[in-house]
Amino acid sequence: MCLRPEPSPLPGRRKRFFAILSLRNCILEALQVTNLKAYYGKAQVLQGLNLRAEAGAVTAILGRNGAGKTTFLKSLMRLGPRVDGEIAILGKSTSGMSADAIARLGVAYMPQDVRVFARLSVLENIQVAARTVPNPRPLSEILDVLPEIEPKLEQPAGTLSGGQQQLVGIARSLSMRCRLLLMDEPTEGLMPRLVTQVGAILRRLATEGVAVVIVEQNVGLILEIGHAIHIVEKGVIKWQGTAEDVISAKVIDRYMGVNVLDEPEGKAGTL
Ligand SMILES: Nc1ncnc2c1ncn2[C@@H]1O[C@H](COP(=O)(O)OP(=O)(O)OP(=O)(O)O)[C@@H](O)[C@H]1O
Repeated sequence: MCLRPEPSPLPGRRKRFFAILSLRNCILEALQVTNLKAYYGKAQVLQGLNLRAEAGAVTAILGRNGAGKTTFLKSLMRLGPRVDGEIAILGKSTSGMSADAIARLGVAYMPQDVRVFARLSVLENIQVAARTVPNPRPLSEILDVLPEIEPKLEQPAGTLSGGQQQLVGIARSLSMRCRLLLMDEPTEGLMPRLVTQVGAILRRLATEGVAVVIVEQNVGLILEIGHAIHIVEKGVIKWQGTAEDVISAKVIDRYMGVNVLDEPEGKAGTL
C-alpha cells in the first residue's frame, strides 16, 4: 500500500529522505494484494491470499490445476468471482472499480482462452487495444519484438493457429504500454522457440519498468525469467522465493507433485 508521508517532527534532510523512500516504494510496488478471498457462488476459491508484485520484475505464480491461479488474475480485474479483501494497483485501491477502470490504471490482462477478436484482422486487433490508451506503443516497435505477425497483419485473427493467436494477444498487450501486465499461461501450445521468445519479451518489458505477473505451467520458463516465484495451493500462497530458492528447496516436487528438475535435459520444464 502506498502511504502518504505523515507530517513528522524529523529535521528537513531526514524528512526529505523518508519522503523519497516512500515515493520510491509507491513506484516500485505495482500490486499489493492483502487477504484476498474469492467466491463462485458459495464456493470459496481464494482463502486469504497475500501477494506483492514490483515494477521492473517478473512475478510468477505456479500451482497445481485448480489451485486458484486463474481466479486470482480474474479477481484482480474484478472479472467473474465475488471478491473480498484489499487490492491496490499502482498505489490505488481498486475497491468498487470496474474492469475497464482498472485497465485505465495501466493494467493489461491476457486471459488463458479468449485472446483475439476473431473477425477483425490482426492489425485491427492491435489497433482496438491501442485505442484504449493515450500513448500506445507504435506498430513498428511491436513488429520489432514480434516479427512473426507481420505477414499476418491483414488476416482475420480467428483464422490463425492457437499459437499465432497467442502472439496477437501479446502484441495487443504490448501496444497498450501497460504498467502492470497480467498473463495467464501465455506460452500454452507454443513451440519451444516461441516460448523462449515470449520469455525474452517479458524480461524486456520488466527491464522497461513493467510489473509482469504471469501464471504458467512451464516451470523451466519460470525459473529462467521469474524474479519472484510464488506457489499457490488451495487458494493461498504456500511458498515464495527466487528461482535459486526453488531449485535448492525442491519446492516444485513438494507442492506440485512433479519432479521436473531431475528429468533428463530437454524434458524438464513443462508440468
Ligand atoms: N466460473 C466458475 N464457477 C465455479 N467454479 C469455478 C469457476 N471458475 C473456476 N472455478 C473453480 O475454482 C477453482 C480454481 O479454478 P482456477 O481456474 O482458478 O484454477 P487454476 O489454478 O487456474 O487451474 P488450472 O491450472 O487448471 O488452469 C476450481 O475448483 C474451479 O473448478
